[in-house]
Amino acid sequence: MNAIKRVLVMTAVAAERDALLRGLRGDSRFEVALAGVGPAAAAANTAALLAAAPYDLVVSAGIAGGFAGQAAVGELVVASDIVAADLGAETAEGFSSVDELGFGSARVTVDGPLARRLADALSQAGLPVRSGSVLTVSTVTGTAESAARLAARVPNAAAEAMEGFGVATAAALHGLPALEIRAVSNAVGPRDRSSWKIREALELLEAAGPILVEVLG
Ligand SMILES: O=C(O)c1cccc(C(=O)CC[C@H]2O[C@@H](n3cnc4c(=O)[nH]cnc43)[C@H](O)[C@@H]2O)c1
Repeated sequence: MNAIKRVLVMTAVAAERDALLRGLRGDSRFEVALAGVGPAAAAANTAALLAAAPYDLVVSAGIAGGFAGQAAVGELVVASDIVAADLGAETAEGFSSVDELGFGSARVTVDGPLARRLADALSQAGLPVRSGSVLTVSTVTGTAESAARLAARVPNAAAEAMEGFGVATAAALHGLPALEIRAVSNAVGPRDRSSWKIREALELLEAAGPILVEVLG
């Protein structure tokens, strides 16, 4: 594996960025920048930063929804792959992904060995961590029916967020490996924003910071 000298970490919002910055404790090999919310903003902002400076690895990070039975509120998820779960077409037979339609791919692979090392190190540090597909959606799932549909579409789905596919696509276009790490703040399903454990998820993200330095830095 090539040495990782510079890591670009993209978060959707400032609260996520600040949590990671606290956890990374000023390590100069990491830059943490704002992606904006959603895959389009994330791809555009990541691509702009990658065009301006050299990096060896790109990480999408933040809070996320967790799929029932896969990732609970208060757990971390390290993506085994990143799937744009709503990129495709509705047909009379159901959803067809862009892969099935022949228009490209809705899946970006992560750096598998690095993702596994990160998950192992987080676990050894005593942090609750799962591995699985992290879905990128443009609309936060808000019903049990939609959650079940997504879980059936991507059987290994552990979490859903809104930026990973954009961040990882920009990284891939620059020939760079990508990772995604999420702290689960809410369950994927019926919308109840008041129940989101955002503060706890941000604390978990911060706690993951020193492990990111240990494994990636
Ligand atoms: O209100 C706050 O204090 C606050 C602090 C940090 C983050 C937020 C967000 O709303 C972040 C939005 C961001 O979170 C991801 N996310 C979280 N849960 C889900 C979900 O169930 N489905 C999809 N995305 C989710 C997503 O990446 C958003 O961009 C607020």
